[in-house]
Order: sequence, then structure tokens, then C-alpha cells
Amino acid sequence: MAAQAVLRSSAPARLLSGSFYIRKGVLASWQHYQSRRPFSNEKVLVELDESTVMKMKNPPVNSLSLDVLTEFSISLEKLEIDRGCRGVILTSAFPKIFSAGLDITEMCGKSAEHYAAFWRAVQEMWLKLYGSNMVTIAAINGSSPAGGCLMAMCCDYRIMADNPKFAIGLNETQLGIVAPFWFKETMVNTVGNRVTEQSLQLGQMYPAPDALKIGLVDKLVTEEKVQSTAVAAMSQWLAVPDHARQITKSIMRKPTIDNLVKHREADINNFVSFITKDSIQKSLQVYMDRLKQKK
Ligand SMILES: CC/C=C\C/C=C\CCCC/C=C/C(=O)SCCNC(=O)CCNC(=O)[C@H](O)C(C)(C)COP(=O)(O)OP(=O)(O)OC[C@H]1O[C@@H](n2cnc3c(N)ncnc32)[C@H](O)[C@@H]1OP(=O)(O)O
Repeated sequence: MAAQAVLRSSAPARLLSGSFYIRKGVLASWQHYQSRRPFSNEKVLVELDESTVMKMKNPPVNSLSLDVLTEFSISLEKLEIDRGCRGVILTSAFPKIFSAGLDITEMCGKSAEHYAAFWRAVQEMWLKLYGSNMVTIAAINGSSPAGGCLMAMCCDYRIMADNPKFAIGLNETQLGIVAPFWFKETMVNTVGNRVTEQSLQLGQMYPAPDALKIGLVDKLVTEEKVQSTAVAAMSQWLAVPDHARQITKSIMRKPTIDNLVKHREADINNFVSFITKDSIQKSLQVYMDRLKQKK
């Protein structure tokens, strides 16, 4: 909902807060200084160098646990209200893995209350990232299945490491689960209906070169150059006047965001009733066991 409000009122709010900033002088400068300090969270690092970079750091594979999702949403919200921050690069602190997607252990053997809280946090992350006023660039430095792919698709531009061993996609059906409608809509908005229909049914993971071919990512560069390319792309995006870019982004994304906001509670109920089914719990367990056995 916050993201929706930000999208709706973005440009005027920023302009208004700009004049407040000038009037309030010293206080605003102090607040600005405070907000520009790097924040040191446990699992989501925010670095404020040449560009603002959010680095996921949840070993070993950046799975998106309830903690990570909560920390991510709080960090993004802080940047969103920071007038000095117009863009953010999202990446991983680990080579070879961007994010393994939702933490499967959060969806196994827990209470209905836990599943509801977890799903709300997934929705919140999506609302904030997909609805962000900032320029968002994904620097995908490794594999990125399911929820990891969703995060990348939420960004305005995606740069991926050019290595066929790294794959990205919404592979939910391979786990015996179903990507919800707003995952699907995010993918349709990224690569179109036909590719999404096929990808979702097959639970297809695309090696980086194939991801480029279908438009799931925008550019491939060597692993070492992923972050510097993201910084260069950021300056290009930031050269466009904020208000025009933000309103355009809102026009493109608002219907998709509104759809989840409208059906948010029903979506949580759907998730809880789906994930608590014995057959689904079994599928997830089998998948986890297989992951562990592959070593
Ligand atoms: C009608 C519909 C209504 C409502 C909706 C209902 C349904 C639910 C929708 C849910 C949407 C779900 C989205 C998701 O994101 S599900 C998660 C999907 N993710 C994956 O499939 C990724 C699985 N992992 C991998 O493929 C590999 O681990 C990876 C990322 C390529 C890395 O490979 P590698 O470096 O070799 O590392 P390991 O495989 O050895 O893994 C190390 C360690 O991490 C554990 N692990 C991996 N991924 C996850 C994960 N996603 N969650 C939790 N844990 C994970 C793995 O088991 C290993 O653990 P160990 O203890 O053995 O060290």
C-alpha cells in the first residue's frame, strides 16, 4: 500500500518535500546526512558509494527468509524517503548466486500464522520494489531462480553475468508449486504473454545467454563487470528528469500493483490454504531432500 501511495503521489510529494528541505535548512541537512550514512543491517547491506547499492548477504545462497524480506523492505523504504537517493543497484554479496528465491524452509512444517506473515512479507517486498520511485537496476551476478528472478524482474533494468552456468527463471512448477498471479503478471510485463505461458508451465530456468534472447535480462557482461556496468547504466537512467520517468513508470506498473493491493488478503488466504496441503508439503520436502542429496 505504501508503494502504491508513493507511486500515485510520487512527483508532487518529492517536489513538495524539496521546498520543505530548502525552508528547513540546517535540520534538513542533518536529516539528509543521517539518511546518507550506509546502513549496516545483518542480511541486506546498503552501500553508498558512487551509486547506492543494496547487497543481499544471507549465506549460503541468499534465500529470502522472513528476516531477509523484512530487512529488505525496511532498507528500501529508508532509501525511498531519502531525498539524496534517486537510484539503487540490487545485487548479491556472493559470487555465483544472486538469490535462491524464497526460503523453502519458511514454507515447510510451520503454522498457518507463520505462512500468512511470511507471504505478507513477500508481497511487501514486491510492492516496495516494483512500485519504487527510484531507478532500480539488478546486477545479477549469479543464479536467480523463482523469488530471485521476481526481484530482478521488479527492477527497471537487468544486467547479468555472462556465464551459461548461471540461470534465471520462475521454476515454481518444478517444485510442485504455482507462481501466483502477480509473479505471472510481473513476468508478462517483462517478456510478454507467450513466453511467460510456456516458461511458467515448464518451470523453465534460462541460462544467461537464453535469458538475454527472450528479454528476461537486458545485458550480459563478464562477471567482473556486472557492478561497474550497473553503475554506468544508472547514470544513463538518472539523466532523465525524475518526475517524467516516475510518472511513466507509474503508468506502466500501477494496474499490476493495484491488482495485488485489491486482492492482497485473498492472496494470503490462497497461499496459506495451498501451502498447508499435505501434498504440497510433501512436494516441497522431496525437493529440499533432492537439493541436499545432490552434493
Ligand atoms: C494457486 C496458487 C496460490 C497461491 C500461491 C501458492 C504457492 C506458492 C508460491 C510460492 C512461490 C515460490 C517462490 C520461490 O522462490 S520457491 C524457491 C525456489 N528456489 C529454488 O528452487 C532454488 C533451489 N536452489 C538451487 O537451485 C541451488 O541451491 C542454487 C540456488 C542454484 C545454488 O546452488 P549451489 O551453489 O550448488 O548450492 P546448494 O544447492 O548446495 O545449496 C546450498 C544450501 O542452501 C540450501 N538452499 C538452496 N536453495 C534454497 C532455498 N530456496 N530455500 C532454502 N534453502 C535453500 C540447500 O538446501 C543447501 O543446504 P545445505 O543444508 O545442504 O547446505
